[in-house]
Amino acid sequence: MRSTKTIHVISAHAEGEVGDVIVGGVTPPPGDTIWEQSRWIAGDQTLRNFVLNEPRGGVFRHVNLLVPPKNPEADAAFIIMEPEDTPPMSGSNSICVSTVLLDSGILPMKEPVTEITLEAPGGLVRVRAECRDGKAERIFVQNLPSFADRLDAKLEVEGLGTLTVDAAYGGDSFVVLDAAAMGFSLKPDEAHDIARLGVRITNAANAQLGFHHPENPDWRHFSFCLFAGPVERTAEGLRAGAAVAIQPGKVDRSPTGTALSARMAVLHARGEMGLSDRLTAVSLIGSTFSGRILGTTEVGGRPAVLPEISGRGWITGTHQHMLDPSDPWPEGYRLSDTWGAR
Ligand SMILES: O=C(O)[C@H]1NCC[C@@H]1O
Repeated sequence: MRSTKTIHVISAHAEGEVGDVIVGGVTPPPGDTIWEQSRWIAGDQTLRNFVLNEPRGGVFRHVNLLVPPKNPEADAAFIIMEPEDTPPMSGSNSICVSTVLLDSGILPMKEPVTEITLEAPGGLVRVRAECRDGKAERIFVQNLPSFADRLDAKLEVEGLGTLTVDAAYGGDSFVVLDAAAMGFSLKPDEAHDIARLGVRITNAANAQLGFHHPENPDWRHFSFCLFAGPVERTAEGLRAGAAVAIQPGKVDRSPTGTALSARMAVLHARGEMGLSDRLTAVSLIGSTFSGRILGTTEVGGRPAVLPEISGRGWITGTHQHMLDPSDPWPEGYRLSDTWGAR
């Protein structure tokens, strides 16, 4: 065996969505802040290509790089690598990172509750983990301030006509639309159509509406399209289906923590969700994230909410990625049979 690099990974998923964690073998990228370091990773592409592209990755894979925190309040920091983006925050990935940090012993676990602070590229997030018998059973994440950017905007999509959409930020940027109005009941066999349509809608929103985070000039696009199911009132609180199309054309297997945060911001802006409500989002595979609004704030002068999301994560294995110097594809490859909506 010979290799010019060895990258140590603990693999995990959160409510169905893969979020691997690089725990060794990569030196911290340059940058004075975690955001700057994440911009370096996004611009350089070498690590992204190595772990996300085939033959090591695949379109379903997200990979998080643990780095030393910059903020003295943080216990750990992470840079999120998704198929197309290197985003400020991610719900499923933050749950995977917390699960790996605690279940593998990188950070000490206290039962029944462990509290840690993580530094995501977009800022600090407080995490509370319910722990039992050495396992972090449920992870609660106080996500970044989230806001509704536009309500009831008109969007022209070729072949679909004029759609009414909301635009919102929940740690990442979303076009939100009514799933039922698009003919979706959010069943697993709709995944392919949701992925294909979602990418078209996201691209149209980027061309016509545009998104600019008021405090982060680097985040100026819509990443995702959320097909939002009807909100039902149940004995346990509010409940709604959620399917998120991710570039270049796949559906999140989890209910998407950033989408849940964005949706809570929209519902709050419409006066349809208050601080005492709980919203459970249900994914296409039937997994759930639970959310509540902890308080209100402002982002760049606009009303925002402080969301908390919770869900479960599990370690699925360990891996050492290597590179033989004679491998002709050191950065891997992507083909449109699986990479991209068809
Ligand atoms: O839960 C989330 O927020 C994420 N899941 C994959 C894509 C999003 O970042």
